[in-house]
Amino acid sequence: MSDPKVTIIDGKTVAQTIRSEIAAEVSRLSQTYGKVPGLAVVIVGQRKDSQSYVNMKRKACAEVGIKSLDFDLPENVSESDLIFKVHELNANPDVHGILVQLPLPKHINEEKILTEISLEKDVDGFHPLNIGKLAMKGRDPLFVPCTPKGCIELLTRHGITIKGKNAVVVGRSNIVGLPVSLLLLKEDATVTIVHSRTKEPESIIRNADIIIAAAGQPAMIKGSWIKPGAAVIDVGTNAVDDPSKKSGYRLVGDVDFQEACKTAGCITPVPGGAGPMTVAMLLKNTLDGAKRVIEC
Ligand SMILES: Nc1nc(=O)c2c([nH]1)NC[C@@H]1CN(c3ccc(C(=O)N[C@@H](CCC(=O)O)C(=O)O)cc3)C=[N+]21
Repeated sequence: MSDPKVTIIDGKTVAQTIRSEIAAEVSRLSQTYGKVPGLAVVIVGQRKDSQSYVNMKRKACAEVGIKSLDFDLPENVSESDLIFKVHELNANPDVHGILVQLPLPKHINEEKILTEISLEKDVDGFHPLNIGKLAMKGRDPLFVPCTPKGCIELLTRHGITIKGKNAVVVGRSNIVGLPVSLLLLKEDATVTIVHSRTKEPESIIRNADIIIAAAGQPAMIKGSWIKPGAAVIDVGTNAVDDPSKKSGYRLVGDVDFQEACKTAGCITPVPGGAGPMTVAMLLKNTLDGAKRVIEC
């Protein structure tokens, strides 16, 4: 049994609230200017997980009135053809955001592609210049990466103060661990990053008021590592075999949820925590990008 005092942070509900806010703004833009925000979603190859994420994003766009332009390119598309497509989208005035689903096939240099996306349409916030600005004091990127932005939004919408807190980020990936660390730093937290080469991660994590788990290791963070009352945002979406499910698998986070509920002050579940917020923030970034163009 979980401690009755723990608050479960319901990302699905928060994401739904944000989606309604976005839908209202989209409808206002369309009534005032006769224009709707457009998101180009580019997927290369047939990876099942990528297809399912991309379908979720396209459905979410439809729900809030954002026009999604879909491009499904074959696995063997050349790097130069993909760059050509990106340039075409950069020049398309109906497109306010460009998302190239990652990972890309091995023969394509991801960083090269991300660098070709126009800064003004980089709704993933993965362009090296946007990441660089995220890292600089007193500077702001045009777009903040979606999952990190969703984590901060979950904390602030639950009244959790970030300023002055000890925040520990577990994982250092380009798409979550590193940018969420930079964002927490911008919010005046004291930030420590724990990774695969960290000595005694438990003792560092035990000191955290805020834990962002983004290691991609199922249930690696044990209940006993969590400081009583800590806020825990679990970004892990690990598929583990489960023969009792129709799909044959279930999703688990990086945190041992059952045990963590006994000590954490609040915690996000997986699924239904950070995942839905990622999609909501993508819609928000697309709306913001469109507003910069349409309302200028
Ligand atoms: N260019 C690019 N941008 C991305 O933002 C990006 C990407 N590539 N590649 C893959 C990762 C992964 N990602 C997720 C989005 C939503 C959920 C999500 O909504 N998850 C649901 C569950 C979904 C399910 O049931 O399968 C949840 O946690 O409740 C998870 C993961 C975005 N990514």
